Amino acid sequence: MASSVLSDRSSPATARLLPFQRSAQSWKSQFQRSVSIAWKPLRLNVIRSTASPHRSLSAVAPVAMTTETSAKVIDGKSVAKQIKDEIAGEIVRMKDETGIVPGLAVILVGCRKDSQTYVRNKKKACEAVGIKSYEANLPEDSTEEDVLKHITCFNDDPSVHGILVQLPLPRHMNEEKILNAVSIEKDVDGFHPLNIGRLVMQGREPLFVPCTPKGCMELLHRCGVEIKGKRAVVIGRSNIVGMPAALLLQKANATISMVHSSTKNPEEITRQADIIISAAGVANLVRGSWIKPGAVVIDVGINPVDDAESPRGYRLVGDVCYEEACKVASAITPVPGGVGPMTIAMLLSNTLSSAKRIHDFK
Ligand SMILES: Nc1nc(=O)c2c([nH]1)NC[C@@H]1CN(c3ccc(C(=O)N[C@@H](CCC(=O)O)C(=O)O)cc3)C=[N+]21
Repeated sequence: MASSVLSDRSSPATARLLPFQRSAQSWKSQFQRSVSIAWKPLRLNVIRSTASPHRSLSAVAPVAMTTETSAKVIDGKSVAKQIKDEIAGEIVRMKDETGIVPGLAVILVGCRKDSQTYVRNKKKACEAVGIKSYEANLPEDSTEEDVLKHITCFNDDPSVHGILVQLPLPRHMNEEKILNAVSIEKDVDGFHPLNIGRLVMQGREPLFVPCTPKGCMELLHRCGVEIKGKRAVVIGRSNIVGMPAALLLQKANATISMVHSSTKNPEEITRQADIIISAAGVANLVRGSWIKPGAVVIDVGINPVDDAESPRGYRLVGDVCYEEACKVASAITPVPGGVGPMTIAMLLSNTLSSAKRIHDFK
């Protein structure tokens, strides 16, 4: 579990296009299959300091007194672009002053189409901001030792500042053992247990925060959403999205609840939230009736649903029934174009912070 993304794009046929009622059992099996996205934390001062919390959401959407109300769409793609521009500027400054270029190594095992697409997109994103990218493509039937050897090699390579092992790994591999092998100083995914452990504890700071949850928080910050004292509900409890997202919200002084596949009354609990982060990997799980009028909705789900009209034969939808949510929420992230691009921006940010930390560049 705890690997793939928000969704398993390799099986679009299993996804549903229309909202539906599901039993706890079916929800559970969906959860287990689809789990996570990857998120990393940003340690990038430049991002925080140049953030623009002036665009307050409260000023934008007076919220659903009528069904005509339409939520503000949070444009993750454009926020990610802004962040990438900031990162590119920092990389130029670092190179000019030290000659050092940040490097990111990605290890891909097997030939899942979705993983190949993600890796290709990460590589492109690296090139666009000036990060040097390194890639190890290993066959599906590689041994754990093969993967560990590559990790050791990147751990020891001074031109590599970040290492990402693309998830999910083939079933025969022990994910825990492999993720543990990544040097904590280069763990730009933030999946190393030491980084997660520090995220859990008061007064400790992880070196890296997982990219997807970090991207969600960055969107909330940059849209001027106040978190302190608010009620937040996270749907899904994966290692790479749901759990760290809840921890980050709590760190930001929200009161959190987690809804998962065994929750008896998910709708009732979710409806109490001022902020919803959904990372269940279930298309159209969150209906309009689950959302408190005026809530802010961050939809992490990336679920393929069959679509004969699309060139790929499927299209991507989130966990949230978008049309319904738009009538109730004050702001919402679309899918695609919401959290996805932010995940990649956070990965670049983590890689830059890593290079800065390793070389003590301020
Ligand atoms: N070690 C590891 N780290 C990860 O960060 C990681 C991973 N494994 N495994 C897979 C998931 C998934 N993930 C996404 C990143 C960007 C988009 C993204 O940019 N999506 C576009 C849509 C792209 C399209 O249309 O195909 C969007 O939402 O707008 C999606 C998903 C990172 N993951």
